[in-house]
Amino acid sequence: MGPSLARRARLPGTAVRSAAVSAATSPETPPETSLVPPDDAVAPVRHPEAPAPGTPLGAHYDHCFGCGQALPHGLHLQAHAGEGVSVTAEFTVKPQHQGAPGLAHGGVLTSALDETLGSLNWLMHSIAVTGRLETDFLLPVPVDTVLHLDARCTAVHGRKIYSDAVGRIGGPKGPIAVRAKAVFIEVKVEHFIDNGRKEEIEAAMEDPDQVRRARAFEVNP
Ligand SMILES: CCCCCCCCCCCCCCCC(=O)SCCNC(=O)CCNC(=O)[C@H](O)C(C)(C)COP(=O)(O)OP(=O)(O)OC[C@H]1O[C@@H](n2cnc3c(N)ncnc32)[C@H](O)[C@@H]1OP(=O)(O)O
Repeated sequence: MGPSLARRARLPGTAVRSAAVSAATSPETPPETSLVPPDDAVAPVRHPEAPAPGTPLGAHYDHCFGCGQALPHGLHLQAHAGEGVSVTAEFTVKPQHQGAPGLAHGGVLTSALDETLGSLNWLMHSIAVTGRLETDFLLPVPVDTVLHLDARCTAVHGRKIYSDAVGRIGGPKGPIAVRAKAVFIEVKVEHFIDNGRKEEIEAAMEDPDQVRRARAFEVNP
């Protein structure tokens, strides 16, 4: 048997090379927003009608890849309200989530973090989309593993919502396998109506519960 890929001698000319990277930005590439809240950011406020700690949050949209139940290949992530502006969630890695043999794909793990972080916004009755999300992958996550996610909102600045999350394996107190920091940007319902594909938007607008919930969240006390 030949040496493993990791131990195989590097072929001539295959060393990783790096090129100078320009930090310049243009109107098409606005500067990155820092994941650290500015000094005048304020503490997040839990909405008075947010579900009690321990309550399952349910899916915000049945066809959501993260939390929807209608997609057989989705993550089927189940989030629960926590104390303050925090949530916990669980996601079981399935064979359809593999990257390397028997291991979760990193993008799928990032999706689980994104979904968990996104569900924090519901506790503030805020509709928001991910603006920036940065993930650290600390341990490989095998298929069949339950990822125990824990997320909290740390600060709010204007429409920007800052939050972070960790995902543990081997139990809710197990080692951290993944962690992320994110900035979500608050939007109006029109963000979805104006940008979503027509057939899905029309179907969503025919669902009175979906529209009522989204519109109610636009009027914060
Ligand atoms: C009937 C229908 C029912 C609908 C029912 C709804 C269901 C509820 C679904 C929820 C769904 C969640 C699902 C999971 C979470 C996703 O995965 S969301 C999907 C992934 N994310 C996206 O698609 C977002 C794509 N980006 C955009 O649409 C736009 O760039 C944004 C984010 C809306 C911002 O655009 P904008 O409103 O023009 O923002 P702008 O005024 O330029 O900036 C506002 C502030 O945000 C900052 N900012 C802007 N963009 C960014 C960025 N990318 N990164 C960091 N900071 C940024 C700016 O610097 C600015 O900061 P300040 O100057 O105020 O300090």
